[in-house]
Amino acid sequence: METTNHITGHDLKAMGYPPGKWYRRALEHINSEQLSKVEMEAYLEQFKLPEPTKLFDQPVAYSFNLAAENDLELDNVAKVKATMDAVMRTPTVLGGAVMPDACPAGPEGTIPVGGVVATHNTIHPGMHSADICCSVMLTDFGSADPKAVLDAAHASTHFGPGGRPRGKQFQLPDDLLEAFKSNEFLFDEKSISVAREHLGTQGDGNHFLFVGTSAATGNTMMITHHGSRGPGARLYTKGMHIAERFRQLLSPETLKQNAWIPFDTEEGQDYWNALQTIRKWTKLNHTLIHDGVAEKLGITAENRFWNEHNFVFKDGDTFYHAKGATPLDSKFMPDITGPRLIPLNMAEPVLIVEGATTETNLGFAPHGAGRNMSRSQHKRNLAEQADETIFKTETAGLDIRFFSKEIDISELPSAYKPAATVRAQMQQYNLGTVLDEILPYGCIMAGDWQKNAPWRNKRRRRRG
Ligand SMILES: Nc1nc2c(ncn2[C@@H]2O[C@H](COP(=O)(O)O)[C@@H](O)[C@H]2O)c(=O)[nH]1
Ligand SMILES: [Mn+2]
Repeated sequence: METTNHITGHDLKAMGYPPGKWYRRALEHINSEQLSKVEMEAYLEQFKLPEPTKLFDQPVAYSFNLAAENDLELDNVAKVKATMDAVMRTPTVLGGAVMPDACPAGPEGTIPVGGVVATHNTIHPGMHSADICCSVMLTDFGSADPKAVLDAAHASTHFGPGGRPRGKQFQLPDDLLEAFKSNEFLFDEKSISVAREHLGTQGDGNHFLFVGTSAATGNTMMITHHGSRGPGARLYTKGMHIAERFRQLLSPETLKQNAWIPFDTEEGQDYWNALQTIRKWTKLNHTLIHDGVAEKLGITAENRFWNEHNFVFKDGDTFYHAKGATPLDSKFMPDITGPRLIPLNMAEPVLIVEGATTETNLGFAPHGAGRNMSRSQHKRNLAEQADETIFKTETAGLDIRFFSKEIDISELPSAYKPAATVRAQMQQYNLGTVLDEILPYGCIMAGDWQKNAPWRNKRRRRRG
């Protein structure tokens, strides 16, 4: 039988096999077993690519748990529908749902915030959002004074760009360090150094630290909201890059933002494991901030729970991509710690909810109030008034602090949809039951840190 000479990657490429991580394993097998030409061709069959998969002609049916209550919302609803219709033509899609806080999050065909998309055996990085594992954690501080909790939190948390300064950093635990080092997507030096520097930080935008009192018990509760910071952002970029390579081979018609990584590939397994490591890192990121406050106050937490709202959840071969949706069904959370949390805005209660899968919710609830307009549109709408005036009006009676000491108008309550609308639609569409409400005392956010960013000040100085 005719045996092959030493086969290289160039040979496989010349035979029409697209390069991938499987090359190394296949070449090792072909050369060590000295396969004949016929044997090699038979062995390589398994790596043949299927015909490119086309988009579905029509969107897969999905549940639309959102209704417009005024003209502004009519426009938002139309945009959400148009973008979700395009997403649902992606050839891997099995089903979907739109939540009452939905709003567009990119060009048409991008999963909206408040969207859930279920796919068959594929992970779509663009559908779990760039802020992987953005999540909320609550600690019950019992009878602690809310102001004391907010003061302690203000002194120990970190908002804004980048990480903690040297000397104020937390230690990355050995098991997490090992998990980073042993994963293809996470092992690089930069990912590990940001994993260290960004521990115990909350970032910017609408991430917050909220203190309030339980309507049910009167206890003081602290809630943090943030995601996976630098390590997650780096994983997202790499995931999108690998997904794009698969898109070009498997389904060039699929929109770039909906590209996927097949789960049953080395890349798919590595990406899935990387997501789980980032989830652990993010949970620890919250935990360190909460423990820091408890330690500063010298008190023990009475209860603590958390949930992510930007993530991919696996149930058998089905992958549920949630971009701004709260997992209600316990099957989604291997380490379930309690009910789920839905924040609305700094002047409204944070809802504590529970619920189950229904025909129309796919096992999810909204994750917030959402926006009816962009941040910049909101700023333009209020341009007539001074920031301080708007701030005073919208936060009367609350202790609202911006870490950078600069007000961010686009994070005030008026930037979000009316909480009452979202709550009414949660009821209307059977999206969870409210168990308790954490009435607002105060809140810390990053604020407009860019106003005094070093490069802005430099430019100002240069202009004189
Ligand atoms: N309690 C507070 N809730 C807030 C605040 N700022 C925003 N929000 C709500 O959180 C969700 C989460 O948004 P995400 O898409 O970034 O995860 C958002 O829809 C708002 O309803 C706040 O300061 N306090
Ligand atoms: Mn979030």
